Amino acid sequence: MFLMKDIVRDGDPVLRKQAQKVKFPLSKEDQQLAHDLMEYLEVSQNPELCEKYKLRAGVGLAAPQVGVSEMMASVLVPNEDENESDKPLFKDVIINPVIVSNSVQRGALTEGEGCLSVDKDIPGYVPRAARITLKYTDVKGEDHKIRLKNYPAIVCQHEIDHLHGTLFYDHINKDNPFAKSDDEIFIY
Ligand SMILES: O=CN(O)CCNC(=O)c1cccc(Cl)c1Cl
Ligand code: NI
Repeated sequence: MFLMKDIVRDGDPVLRKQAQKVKFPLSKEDQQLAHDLMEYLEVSQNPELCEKYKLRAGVGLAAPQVGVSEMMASVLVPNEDENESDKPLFKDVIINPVIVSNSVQRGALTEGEGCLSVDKDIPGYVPRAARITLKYTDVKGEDHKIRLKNYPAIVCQHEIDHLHGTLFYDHINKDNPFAKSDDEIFIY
């Protein structure tokens, strides 16, 4: 199981590298990595376990963040209104993901973004595509082509950025971190 000590922090070159494509069939190591990347999210989103293991909660985790420069990331976006379905908005390990198209319309989270690999809070809007069409392969080797919007779309873009050596604050407007263009939507 990954703990905070296993998370690579900003400054380590692995976070700025282009990760390598993952080969199929998955090696035993890659199968274990996929499992561990998702397990971290599940544990971190459980209040008791998160506290017990002193984790920072996350909705995504990319392989370079644990020092593995491969194109693999876990995404677990919970359904906020628990009373409704307990089914997450999006849950999968995305392997060799490619954003095949994105909306002209941009979107950002009103509260900005955070990253396990960046210890300090960096305020500001992180402008991203409001909607994306994502192609990826899952751990079973099945290919997917899905359309995402709002929070799941934002999180997948944050994770795919990691696979290309980009960190969320690279997108924040230096002059005015909270600059907003009129056609940008804001996701709560
Ligand atoms: O790369 C993944 N992490 O660094 C895990 C910690 N950050 C988050 O869970 C997080 C928080 C806010 C907005 C986004 Cl988009 C994300 Cl992803
Ligand atoms: Ni991150």
